[in-house]
Amino acid sequence: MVHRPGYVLAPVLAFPLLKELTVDDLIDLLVIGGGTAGIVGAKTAARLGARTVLVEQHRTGGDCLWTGCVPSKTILSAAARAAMIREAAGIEPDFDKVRERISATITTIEPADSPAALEQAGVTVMHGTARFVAPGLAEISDAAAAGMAGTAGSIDGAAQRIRFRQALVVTGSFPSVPEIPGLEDTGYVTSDTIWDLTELPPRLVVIGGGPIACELGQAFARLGSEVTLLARSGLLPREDPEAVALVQASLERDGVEVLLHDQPARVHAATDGRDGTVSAGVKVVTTAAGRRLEAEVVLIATGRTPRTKGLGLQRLGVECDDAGHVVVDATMRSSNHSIFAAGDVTAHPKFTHLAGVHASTAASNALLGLRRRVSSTIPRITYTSPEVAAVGHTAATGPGVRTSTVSLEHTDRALTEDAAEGFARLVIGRRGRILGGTLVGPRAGESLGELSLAVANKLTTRQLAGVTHAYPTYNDALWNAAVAHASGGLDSPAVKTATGALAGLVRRRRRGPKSQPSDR
Ligand SMILES: Cc1cc2nc3c(=O)[nH]c(=O)nc-3n(C[C@H](O)[C@H](O)[C@H](O)COP(=O)(O)OP(=O)(O)OC[C@H]3O[C@@H](n4cnc5c(N)ncnc54)[C@H](O)[C@@H]3O)c2cc1C
Ligand SMILES: NC(=O)c1ccc[n+]([C@@H]2O[C@H](COP(=O)([O-])OP(=O)(O)OC[C@H]3O[C@@H](n4cnc5c(N)ncnc54)[C@H](O)[C@@H]3O)[C@@H](O)[C@H]2O)c1
Repeated sequence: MVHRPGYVLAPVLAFPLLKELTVDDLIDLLVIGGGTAGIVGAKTAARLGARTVLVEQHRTGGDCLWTGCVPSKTILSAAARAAMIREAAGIEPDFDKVRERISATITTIEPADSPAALEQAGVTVMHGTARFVAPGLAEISDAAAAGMAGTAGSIDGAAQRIRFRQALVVTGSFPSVPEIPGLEDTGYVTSDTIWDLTELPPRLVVIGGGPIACELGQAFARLGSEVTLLARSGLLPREDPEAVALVQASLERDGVEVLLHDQPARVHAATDGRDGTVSAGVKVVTTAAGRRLEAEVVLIATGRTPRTKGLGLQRLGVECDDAGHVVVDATMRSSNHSIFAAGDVTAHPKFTHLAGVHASTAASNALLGLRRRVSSTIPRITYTSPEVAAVGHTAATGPGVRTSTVSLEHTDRALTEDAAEGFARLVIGRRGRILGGTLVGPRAGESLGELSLAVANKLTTRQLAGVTHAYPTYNDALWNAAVAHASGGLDSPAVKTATGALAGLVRRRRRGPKSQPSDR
């Protein structure tokens, strides 16, 4: 992906470059997994001059490229366009065209994440499944390699061993599927398999209320499916409640039935009622509260499970938490000091940008012996319409913490585009320090970079207010929230007394001392 090399540090030739790698070589960094974290971690290591081998069992690019960010953002864009066309011309979208657009986007981005691109960056790529067998030793089953001199893939099904100084575990996560009676027999899709649907489901039940459920629920509703979203929590539990209310209202306007604080109790195949024969492909979800939901497709979007089983981590003393995540410290090092981890396999929030940044930090810490800590400023965006973008604190908790909110109803760009639903809310600490905030509206995510910069650099509302912003932009909402706070400070009694006294002093200076005769 084009943005990923940005995470890679400037080249420092800390290790001798190896022209050709053989199995007898001791490599500097073994990277297990070729998703975002693996790609960025391996490229960082190769740029440092380290002998780096990346092992991928399926396809490089990982979730983000094949089943995550890229297809989901593409389908959201196609669905938004489809909804506009339906409204303007009454034309229904062609699902085949939508599928073609998704694969075209993946095909365009894929070369940047390919084994060839990694090889070009100096990484040796192996195809196979890796596991640790002893300290400093990993086994790659069904191995096949590009760039491994006359070794791997030569013996069918044989495992290959590889000696390493340090390793980076970046094996990602997979969809968690709750145990619901009847679900396995009746069938369901997850964010891994929904992309294989060849027809738009007339009815879709989405189980879950997180970003996957909201994004895909809205996309399929806009494409024409009748969608019911069922979550045992509220929607987007981590987000500002006012932002969530806007997302829920928008989903409902798109025709999504939102059922919250309820969950599936069982699933079975529908019968046609008279002779008990099974209706082709129709599933019935009965909820704990007793609702009966029928759909051709059930999407499970109830969180993720880290992929650590069978990796041999225990053998190396690598601690995992109860959910299976590799436990890492702030430098991304595990309880075994030669093993680092990053991305979805850790308990950090599951975002591509975080996977990339953390893997880069892990690789440079491992290879250069640094103790660089990862930042706690973590931006996130849910790409529904309206978008919800947030970073740092999103609520005023604690003494002296306040919020400043500007509605898009007072933001001219939003008014010119007839899209005034949303707001910018800053959370502000003592002396006007920006602690975080939430931006909601069209392209809210595009303004999040500025807010993240402010939070990460401990900027104040006065500093943000002091920067001229071009007019009209959606960004004006964020800017005006800072201006409102910074100038609101001027209204406080203490500041009024001080500025009054200062103004008096300036007037007196201009007039000169009282004893002097006036010029007039
Ligand atoms: C539908 C959806 C939408 C998303 N949208 C966004 C978004 O808009 N923005 C965002 O920031 N994030 C988004 N995410 C999250 C993002 O996709 C993940 O956080 C990111 O892909 C994690 O990258 P990773 O490298 O840790 O793991 P992965 O991408 O899962 O890569 C892990 C790789 O390791 C390989 N592997 C596993 N075990 C082994 C082994 N033993 N040997 C060899 N190889 C192995 C796997 O085959 C896989 O390729 C989305 C996720 C989903 C599911
Ligand atoms: N825009 C983005 O950055 C983006 C988009 C999609 C996914 N992601 C990442 O992928 C990860 C997974 O997303 P997700 O939406 O699957 O998970 P999530 O963990 O964010 O949300 C899971 C949801 O499922 C609900 N749930 C769990 N079990 C349930 C059950 N049995 N019945 C009904 N509801 C149930 C929970 O209440 C919650 O609402 C997220 O952590 C996120 O970081 C990011």
